Formats: sequence, structure tokens, C-alpha cells
Amino acid sequence: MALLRLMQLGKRFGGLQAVNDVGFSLRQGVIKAVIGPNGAGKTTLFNLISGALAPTSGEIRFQGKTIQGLKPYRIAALGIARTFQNIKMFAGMTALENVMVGRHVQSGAGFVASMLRTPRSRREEVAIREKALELLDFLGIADCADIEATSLSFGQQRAVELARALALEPKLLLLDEPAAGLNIYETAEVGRLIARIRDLGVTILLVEHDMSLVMDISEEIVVLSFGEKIAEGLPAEIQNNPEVIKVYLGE
Ligand SMILES: Nc1ncnc2c1ncn2[C@@H]1O[C@H](COP(=O)(O)OP(=O)(O)OP(=O)(O)O)[C@@H](O)[C@H]1O
Repeated sequence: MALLRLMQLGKRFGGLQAVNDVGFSLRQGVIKAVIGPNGAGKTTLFNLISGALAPTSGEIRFQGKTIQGLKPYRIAALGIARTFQNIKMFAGMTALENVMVGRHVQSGAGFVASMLRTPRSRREEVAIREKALELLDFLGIADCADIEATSLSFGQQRAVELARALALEPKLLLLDEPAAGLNIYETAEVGRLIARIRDLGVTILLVEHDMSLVMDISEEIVVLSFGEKIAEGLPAEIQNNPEVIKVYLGE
């Protein structure tokens, strides 16, 4: 069974069909990329999967259950986490605290209990801190734990963002342009981190403009143009697909 399945998915904004009849599946444990020229509908597609937008037609199934139209926090609780094109660090908080915020969302202690600092919430706090440190270590930035997140390099902030998303213990991770704003070294590093995350068993769907990153790490690629899926296949197939080449040369 596919982990995620989109069926005839559509999103209309007034007169504009931003996503049109898009269907594809995502197998457990793969890295799949969604590419396409500006305005092709990639971000809209992510917003539909994560629940930020409701589709106007079609269906989204995650682990066999229909999820379209659910609120974003419910979709997150099912095991779908995402990162954003523009890095969103909480200012005034360290890298570690930024990751702990992700974990708090998932913890059972609840906000009131943590304000009252009950023994249970204190125990959870220690566990959350440990888990957050483990994630920073896994992503190679443990030495940044106590530094204010906004003062880190973009590459390090991306890693913190990935750690924060992983704190939710997702089954599926949606990455919206993970290489945006990064230099070539940082991009290569983020590619290695994404592959390591996949090796943990997390399935990854990414939107990305950096073709070297896409071709490096993706096992499968879907191409959108004007809201429609125009191709799907292995990286080598996509690179040689005449329609895909035409769409990119036209850009
Ligand atoms: N909230 C909205 N209201 C109206 N139109 C929208 C809205 N969001 C996106 N669009 C339009 O839908 C189309 C698809 O946009 P989308 O941002 O999904 O494309 P994209 O492939 O992510 O582009 P980019 O690569 O530039 O990020 C565009 O024509 C865009 O202007």
C-alpha cells in the first residue's frame, strides 16, 4: 500500500486552476521530488497535503485514510510534518529550544501542565530536551544547541528546522525548497541530511528548484506544469523527457 496517494486532486483559486487533476503515489521509505517551473502549483500541492488549504476536488489518502480537508494540526498528528521555503526560526530562542517547541506539540503533558510545572511535566521536559539534543546531534549541529537560532548560518538553520520537524516523529516529511538561500556547500550538506533522514525510515516528498540536489537524492520525480502533472519517473527518465525539457527551456 502506498503511504500517500493523491487522486485527481484539484485546487481552484477563483478563475485559476492552480492544481488540476493531479494523481501520484508515494511508497514508504522513498525520496520523491515535485519539480516544475514557477507557478506550476508545487507549493499549492504541499498546502493541500498539509491541510493549509482544502482541495476543490479529488482525494488525498495517507496510510489508506482520507485526509483532505482535515485541519493542519490533525494532519500533523497523523504523522505528516513539513518545513517551509523561508526558514522560520523562533527569535530569542536557542537552536535547542526551537527543536523542543516541535517536540512539545507532540508531547502529552499539555500546555497547562507545563505551565504549572507538575512532576509529570518536569519529567517530560527532561525527556524532550534529551530527544531534541539527540536530533541536533543526528543532524551534525549539536555544538549549536545553545546558540540563538537566528544567529546561525542558513545551512545550520535548515538543519535546526529539519530537527524541529523530526521532533514530531513524522512518517512523511514535506520539504518545501530545502536548498533555498543555501550556497552549494550547504546544499550538498542538506542533501546528505535528507538522505540520512530517509535512512531512518522517514518518507520524503520535496519541492525543489535546485536540479543538482533533486537528481542527486530523489528516487522518483513528478513534474508539474500549469497545475498539471506532465511526467513522472526515475531521474534519468525525467532528464530525457522531451516534454519536460520543453517546459524548462521555455521558462
Ligand atoms: N492563495 C492564492 N490565491 C490565488 N492564487 C494563488 C494562491 N496561491 C497560489 N496561487 C496561484 O496558483 C498558481 C500556483 O502557485 P504555486 O505557488 O503553487 O506555484 P509553485 O509551483 O509553488 O511556484 P514557485 O516555484 O514560484 O514557488 C500560481 O499561478 C499562483 O499565482
